[in-house]
Amino acid sequence: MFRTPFLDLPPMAGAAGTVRLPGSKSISNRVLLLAGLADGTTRVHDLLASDDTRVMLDALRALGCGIAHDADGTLAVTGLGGQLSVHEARLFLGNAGTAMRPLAAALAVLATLQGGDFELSGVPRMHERPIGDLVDALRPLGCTIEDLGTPGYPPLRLRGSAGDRLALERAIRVRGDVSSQFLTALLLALPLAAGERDLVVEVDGELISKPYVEITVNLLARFGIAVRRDGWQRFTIPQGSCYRSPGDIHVEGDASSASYFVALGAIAACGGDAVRIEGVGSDSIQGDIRFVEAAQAMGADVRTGPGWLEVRRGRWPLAGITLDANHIPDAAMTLAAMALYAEGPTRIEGIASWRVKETDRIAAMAAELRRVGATVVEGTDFIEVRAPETWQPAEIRTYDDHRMAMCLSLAAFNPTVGAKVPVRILEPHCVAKTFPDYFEALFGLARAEPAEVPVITIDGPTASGKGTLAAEVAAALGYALLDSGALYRATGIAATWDGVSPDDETALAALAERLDLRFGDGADAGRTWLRGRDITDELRLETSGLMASRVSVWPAVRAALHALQQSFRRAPGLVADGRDMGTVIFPDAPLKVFLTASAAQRAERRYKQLISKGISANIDDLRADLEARDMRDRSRSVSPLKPAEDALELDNSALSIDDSVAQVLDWWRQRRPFGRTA
Ligand SMILES: O=C(O)C1=C[C@@H](OP(=O)(O)O)[C@@H](O)[C@H](O)C1
Ligand SMILES: C=C(OP(=O)(O)O)C(=O)O
Repeated sequence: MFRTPFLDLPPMAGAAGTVRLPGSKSISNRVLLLAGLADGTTRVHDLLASDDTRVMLDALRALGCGIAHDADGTLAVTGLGGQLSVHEARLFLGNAGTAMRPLAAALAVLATLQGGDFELSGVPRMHERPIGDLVDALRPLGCTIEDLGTPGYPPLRLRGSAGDRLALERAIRVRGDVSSQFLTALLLALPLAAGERDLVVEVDGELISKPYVEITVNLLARFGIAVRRDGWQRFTIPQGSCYRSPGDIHVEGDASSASYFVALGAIAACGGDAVRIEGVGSDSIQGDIRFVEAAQAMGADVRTGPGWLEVRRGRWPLAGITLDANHIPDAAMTLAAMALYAEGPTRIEGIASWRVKETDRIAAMAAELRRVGATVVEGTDFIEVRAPETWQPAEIRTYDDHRMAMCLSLAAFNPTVGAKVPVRILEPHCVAKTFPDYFEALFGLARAEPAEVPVITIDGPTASGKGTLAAEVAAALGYALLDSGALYRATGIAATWDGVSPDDETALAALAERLDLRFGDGADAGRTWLRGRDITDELRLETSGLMASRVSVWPAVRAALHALQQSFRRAPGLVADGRDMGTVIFPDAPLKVFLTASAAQRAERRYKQLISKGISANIDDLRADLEARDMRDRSRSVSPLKPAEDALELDNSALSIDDSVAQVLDWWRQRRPFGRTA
């Protein structure tokens, strides 16, 4: 996940490849709650790991459920069997509607029947998301529910004394026109009280987001509860219902998350390319799968089968449509982003609920689409979007709404309509709500012209601190890192292993050509493998540095590593450190830094580094080695160490690492079209 304050997406021209979706949020949180209420252990496969499921899991744990991660990635939930073991808890539920609403109903019922005192709260936005209709449905049953903040909104306190009774004789009425989650919450919770009679829930007003209630009914059936449904108005939970664990249960991929990749295929998979989406398909139980029909109406070419979708560009440009999207409230946001590439307006209606979700999504979408140049009209329950005439490099606010970040990322594919502007996504980590690795998945499919992918080069002599500086700058921007010195060092190590002389240019070049080197990412970031062997520590040895300096004088070796180094230039961007990054490998880099420090300073830093690793060293010898190496690097005939003509020099002899990083980031900001951020 990108934890940077902003993420710059370069203009990207195409997309192809396969993405495996994370699990469905709606299914994950329902399954977790049902497993937590059932008797016995439920093994949940492919559960979504994200903020929304984390808060649900934390809550279940606090309530006494057993939660165990198995080695094969499944999660084993041992439920309460309908009996509270913990009667008091304060539960923080973030901004997860699928945790707040169902847990409120379940704990209100349990506290009334078995006694308890529970407080449910969330992030500030959660305290602005309505829950009054659910509270109004539960209070007439005898549940004691206190508003701890604004009436009708969380936080809530749910209380009861053991032996309180629930008034279940009459039908339970709930409004369904603000959120379907209130009805879902009742259906999930009421089996706890259906021992002696059928329980009837009646919906007041037109139910919105109906397919989500279908997911609820479907999953209740998997846990042994056969809800009878009369239209969308009346639901009956049969007498004697009780949750029975299915033992094992699979979570399908998230259909709302699929929408970004369906859109991506429709916009950018052309010329024989396709975007293949795995984890959700024609057999999905999620209503958002019907986003596919809307995307097809706009021009997407979609094939589908059980558990997969394959999307290509069909009609181009896309065609604007008018659609009542009440049945696909989440995925419909993606249509607003597709509208950036459509001929004619796209009007999405029936979406009043957007205003009470993670943010006011109608207002947010209108404001941010306008920023890239679109013309947008908004109403209480609709949005109408026309494609930009002129695209603007935009800094997109995301309002702590995962879907704003994911939708607006699609604006970076503007080269498909002849523009070439980057898009800056602020606070990209908001995707953690449902899809923490969204941007990694996007970059895995996106194709950008290498020239469009920004590179910052940091060249300089040995021990100038360029490795540390490059790593920090890359981390601050979310860019990849190329430690080009490691390629030469690894070539030197391979030569030592194979007994190849550092003077044998041809044999060394052949080694470099076939260098089987892998840099770790994610949890393995910073580790390096050569021919499958971990050489992370070996790379840092002085002997490896000296070997690197010797093998790198050979033109054939440098040529062999040229293409390999350039292949690191991938979206969203690259920070490359070495000796000829700005002069030879990335001569078009938009920012080149030449880092220097006095030989005395560098020798001292290297000395401290070695001593801290328990390696003995002599500072005078180190300085002499450094100077010899500088001389060799500067005077070699191929790619000698020298600043590129357009490089900015940074002498860090008297600067802290933070100062150097701040200086480079400042130079970088001055070169980006968005100006200054944070
Ligand atoms: O029940 C569910 O899993 C959901 C229902 C929908 O909410 P509304 O019913 O409030 O529209 C949807 O927007 C939300 O992301 C998930
Ligand atoms: C509305 C959403 O979330 P929640 O489950 O919190 O309602 C969403 O994921 O778009």
